[in-house]
Amino acid sequence: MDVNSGHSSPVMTDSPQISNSRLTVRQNRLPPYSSSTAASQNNNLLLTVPRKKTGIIDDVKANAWLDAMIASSPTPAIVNKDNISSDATTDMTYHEWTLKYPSALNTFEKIMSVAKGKRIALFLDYDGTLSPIVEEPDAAYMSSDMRTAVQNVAKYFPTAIISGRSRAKVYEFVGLSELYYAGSHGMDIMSPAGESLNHKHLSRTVSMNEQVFIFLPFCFLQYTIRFLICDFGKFQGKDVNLFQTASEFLPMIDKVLCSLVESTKDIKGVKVEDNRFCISVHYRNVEEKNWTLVAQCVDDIIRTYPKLRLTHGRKVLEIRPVIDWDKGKAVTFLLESLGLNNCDDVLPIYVGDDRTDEDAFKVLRDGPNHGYGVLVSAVPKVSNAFYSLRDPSEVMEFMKALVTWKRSLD
Ligand SMILES: O=P(O)(O)OC[C@H]1O[C@H](O[C@H]2O[C@H](CO)[C@@H](O)[C@H](O)[C@H]2O)[C@H](O)[C@@H](O)[C@@H]1O
Repeated sequence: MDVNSGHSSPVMTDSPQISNSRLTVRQNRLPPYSSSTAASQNNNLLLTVPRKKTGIIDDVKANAWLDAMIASSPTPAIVNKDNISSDATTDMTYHEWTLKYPSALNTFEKIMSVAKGKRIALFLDYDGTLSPIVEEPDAAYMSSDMRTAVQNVAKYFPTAIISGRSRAKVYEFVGLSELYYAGSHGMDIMSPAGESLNHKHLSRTVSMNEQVFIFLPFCFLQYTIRFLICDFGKFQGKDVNLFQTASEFLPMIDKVLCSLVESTKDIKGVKVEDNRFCISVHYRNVEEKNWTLVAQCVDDIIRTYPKLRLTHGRKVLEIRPVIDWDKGKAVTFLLESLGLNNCDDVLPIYVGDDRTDEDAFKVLRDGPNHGYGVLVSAVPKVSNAFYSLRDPSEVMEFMKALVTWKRSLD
């Protein structure tokens, strides 16, 4: 059975709205996106949010908007046609889905038979991959066991964390200086301390003190302090390289961030997160009846910024620059920097759980740097990935298995 083809299939798709046109690309207000990223547009779901029409929110668009918001972070339980949640049905559906996206643990031997004689490069998403999804974004800590697993795997394979969060924040969570980090959906890339990014597009070298992240409730204060502490001293006496594709957008992002904080301050549960080159507006803790209000606030602000676009993550609206850059581009950049691009003896593996990770899965599936995307999901979803893992604990097992395999070769 092709679990992705049936209309009645419980398989989640990240772009049902595209196929039935209920959510549309913001063609009127945004410049055309590069054709090379047309597929990533689909994956990222550019949204048309409900607009006020003579002071009344458009019901049709509002309903579509709510559908998208509700679908943005499915719970593992799948409801069967009688609307009764059934573990057996859920297990069977998941099992059928894994025929198309096999478990990377169950097929580990097969993956390693391909990896034999090749150099593995590992790319890891953070939220939902290394840490479980939690209500409070600032509390998405990874366990110390997970940290150890990442640390061990990085001893054997070049390893990068690629996240929608700010690079500084994800570094603060992971805390391993030997890794590559790509924050803001790949728009802010940093080499490990003491190593360089050997790439023709390299921008500048800065000291590790720029990694210090101080959370302050008032964004203007946060930014003032960030610039004051920038470039003071060194971290373990070592410099790091940075590659930032969207620096010119920073003043605009700062302005929009302040406006969003102000305009949503009266909506209980909203959290506006500063991801440096992007902004996340979280509605996970907002009462569902107020979700349209959140959408309205966001749209009222970004409608005046044609150089920004809106994408949809797990109970989060993400505002980012309209540039031809995403996690897939970041993977390609890192492979080039590492001298691992277009090599037959390299096997890149990318593990992630979110829509933005699909750009990276696609690059590894279709691009010259052939590799494997591994989707982390407890529910069936349509994906560009080759393999699947159920949750972060399986991601940890997978990394341990990689280490054991590598040690067995030595
Ligand atoms: O690319 P990622 O590392 O997966 O980051 C994507 C977003 O992750 C975070 O939000 C998500 O995780 C939170 C903590 O579990 C959860 O509360 C939220 O509902 C999720 O959307 C992060 O806070 C965002 O800024 C990232 O864009």
